[in-house]
Amino acid sequence: MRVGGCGASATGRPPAGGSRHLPRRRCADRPRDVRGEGTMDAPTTTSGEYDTSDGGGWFASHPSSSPPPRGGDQETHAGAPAPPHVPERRTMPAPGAASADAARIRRTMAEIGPVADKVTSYFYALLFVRHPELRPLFPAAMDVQRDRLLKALLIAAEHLDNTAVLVDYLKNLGRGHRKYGTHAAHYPAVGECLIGALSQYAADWNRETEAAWVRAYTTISQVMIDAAAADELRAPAWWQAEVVTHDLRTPDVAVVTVRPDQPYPFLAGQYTSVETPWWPRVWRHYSFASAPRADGLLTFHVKAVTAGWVSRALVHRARPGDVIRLGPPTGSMTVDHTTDSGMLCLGGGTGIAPIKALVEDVAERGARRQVEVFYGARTDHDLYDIDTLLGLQQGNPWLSVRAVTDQQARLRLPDAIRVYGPWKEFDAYLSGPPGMIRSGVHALRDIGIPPGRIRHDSVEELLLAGD
Ligand SMILES: NC(=O)C1=CN([C@@H]2O[C@H](COP(=O)(O)OP(=O)(O)OC[C@H]3O[C@@H](n4cnc5c(N)ncnc54)[C@H](OP(=O)(O)O)[C@@H]3O)[C@@H](O)[C@H]2O)C=CC1
Repeated sequence: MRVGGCGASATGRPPAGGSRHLPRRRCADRPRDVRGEGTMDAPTTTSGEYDTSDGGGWFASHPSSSPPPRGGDQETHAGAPAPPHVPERRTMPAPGAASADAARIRRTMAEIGPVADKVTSYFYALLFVRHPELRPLFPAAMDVQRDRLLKALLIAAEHLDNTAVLVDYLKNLGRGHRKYGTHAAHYPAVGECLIGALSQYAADWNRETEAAWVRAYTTISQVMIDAAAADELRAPAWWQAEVVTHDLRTPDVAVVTVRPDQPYPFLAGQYTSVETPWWPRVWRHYSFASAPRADGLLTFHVKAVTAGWVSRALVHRARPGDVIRLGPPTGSMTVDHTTDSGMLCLGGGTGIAPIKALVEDVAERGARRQVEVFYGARTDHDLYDIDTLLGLQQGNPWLSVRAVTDQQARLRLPDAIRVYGPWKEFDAYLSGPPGMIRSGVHALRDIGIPPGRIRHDSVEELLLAGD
């Protein structure tokens, strides 16, 4: 069980055909990529929902088939609270009990909020002192990792009473943890240390609170363990993939194509996690930039972010022949082929990657639907994939691509859609920086698209999951 990671334009010319550059204003206060890597890192969801990701596992229990290792691992170290007893297996608590537990857990989360950094540091200290054998599962530098625990906790606490959302989230966490080398036997250690850390910092920690956490921990971790076990029967924990082409489109954006060592099934619009040989155990999320291809190759768009480890390595260091690792595909920003509603797609920066995959997907089905793409970037030079999109547009009359780049004008990407439309009957897809998604959702709702028809990488996850 990974807490955090283990236990939690280059054209400069106007677009052709029906395309059009829209004016827009530069804005100095762009929110920074909260994930620190400029990568897509979010589950995809309809507007307002959480979805799943491998933002970090935390609750731990053990498989029903093997008892938790307690023995020597239970030893209390200096300053560390005695580990709580984690029951062997639990079924879901009765609804009333679940609500009471949820209230207690939310109270704990509120109490530790102001000292979240301390709680996480204490948690990892406990974990690595009590269970040094787990240290190799985590990256050498724990900076990003540290944040993931509390973030994952917040997501789960938020949805404690919403079984369907929580179970989906946890199943995906469980599956996603396989690539870290997480085993069912790791979960109890993590759970004990988590509760140890919470009890140290929560203002109002008592037997009931601890019991509530243990119950939640046991139940939730079981979902993760079971999901991982089921996944083991049908998919590898990770894929090796060799870089076959590396195309530097701008000084900091590369289009990287890889060949997985075995078939890699996924859907257009999904994303995966990537680990490079230069930063072991540090995983970052990227969307597939193409629909599934007959030759099995996968393509990613990577922007090197200042101080980004993985993104910089992928852009500036990776070359054909290098081998990276891929986690399982995830995300649900996929095309609903049961309808022929029009699709309104907003892609900002490298967020255009999954949008391009969606367009290809529609094209492969022999589209009977209108697809309208708005591609936003800071400057013309940042529209690194406009040629591909315009090429698609040329061969497909149902597709319209508009670039939004004029730095002098007053419109930003989400505002640009207001100039066109009407969009009421369209399904909307957004992909790009969190701020763009937020203002995009706002604009789309404003023009009458119901939340259930707006899909995007969850902003909450962008903010919470971190990678
Ligand atoms: N690589 C991948 O596979 C994927 C990446 N992503 C995410 O996409 C993002 C791409 O970053 P990058 O290429 O640097 O993009 P940029 O920061 O250059 O922004 C791209 C576009 O989005 C607009 N935008 C940014 N913030 C806002 C906002 N708050 N409101 C309205 N418009 C906004 C920009 O307008 P302006 O210049 O006016 O700010 C610009 O038009 C990253 O956050 C990445 O995580 C998402 C999915 C997949």
